[in-house]
Amino acid sequence: MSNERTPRRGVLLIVASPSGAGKTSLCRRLMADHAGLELSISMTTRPIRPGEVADRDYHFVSHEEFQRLIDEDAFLEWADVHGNRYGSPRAPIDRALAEGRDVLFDIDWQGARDIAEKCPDDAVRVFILPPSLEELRRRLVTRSQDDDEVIERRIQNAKGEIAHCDMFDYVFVNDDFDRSYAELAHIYHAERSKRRRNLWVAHYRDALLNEVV
Ligand SMILES: Nc1ncnc2c1ncn2[C@@H]1O[C@H](COP(=O)(O)OP(=O)(O)OP(=O)(O)O)[C@@H](O)[C@H]1O
Ligand SMILES: Nc1nc2c(ncn2[C@@H]2O[C@H](COP(=O)(O)O)[C@@H](O)[C@H]2O)c(=O)[nH]1
Repeated sequence: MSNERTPRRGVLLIVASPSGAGKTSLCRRLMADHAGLELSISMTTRPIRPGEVADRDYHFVSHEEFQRLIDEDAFLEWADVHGNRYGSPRAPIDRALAEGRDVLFDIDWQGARDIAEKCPDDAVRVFILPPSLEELRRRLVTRSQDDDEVIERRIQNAKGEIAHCDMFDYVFVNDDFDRSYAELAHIYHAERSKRRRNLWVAHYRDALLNEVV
């Protein structure tokens, strides 16, 4: 019997939350633990933060460049979030899907909605809730990457984002980080194992059924 486990359809794993709930931290750990998982690096018009690396954390572009990319239909989805524009470039995602690879998205609820509409068989939507809005504020302040006005705007927007959690496939509270990470990893592993993603199963089954014993 062959040990071949291809072809397969990749998972588009979308992780969304209000700003500060911890999705980027959880996504980074998932990436570190899963060599085959590819991060969708978004384009944004937001200014780069201290500690961020261009083309690793985001592709930072001007408003004009972002608009040009919209006009060229270069995004699978894009949205206005907290006063800036963010979008998921289409080409790397198409490439990954064609090769049966999995892609991770750290995006907002609008992007999750749009990708699920366009790729209903591939998208898996996970929403992360904060333990409380007070804790959300504490995390944003402790992160020390945004000024007070930006933090306030993000906290004010949090309720509007939390209100959309019903459209997600999985929802959990990021209270204890390790427990939350285990939950996210379990979701990813279970989704990877779904039979409809593993197109090789039919060939494998036939080989077993034809095996002479
Ligand atoms: N379970 C947790 N307990 C305490 N602190 C946490 C937990 N998870 C994440 N954090 C911290 O909270 C801060 C915000 O986390 P992170 O940047 O991952 O949030 P985010 O949801 O990605 O925010 P944004 O949408 O603005 O990118 C970080 O300083 C991170 O280390
Ligand atoms: N719809 C999209 N949302 C995105 C994308 N990339 C990031 N985001 C979300 O924006 C906010 C703010 O991010 P920050 O890095 O400025 O703190 C957060 O919710 C991100 O997940 C995208 O391509 N599309």
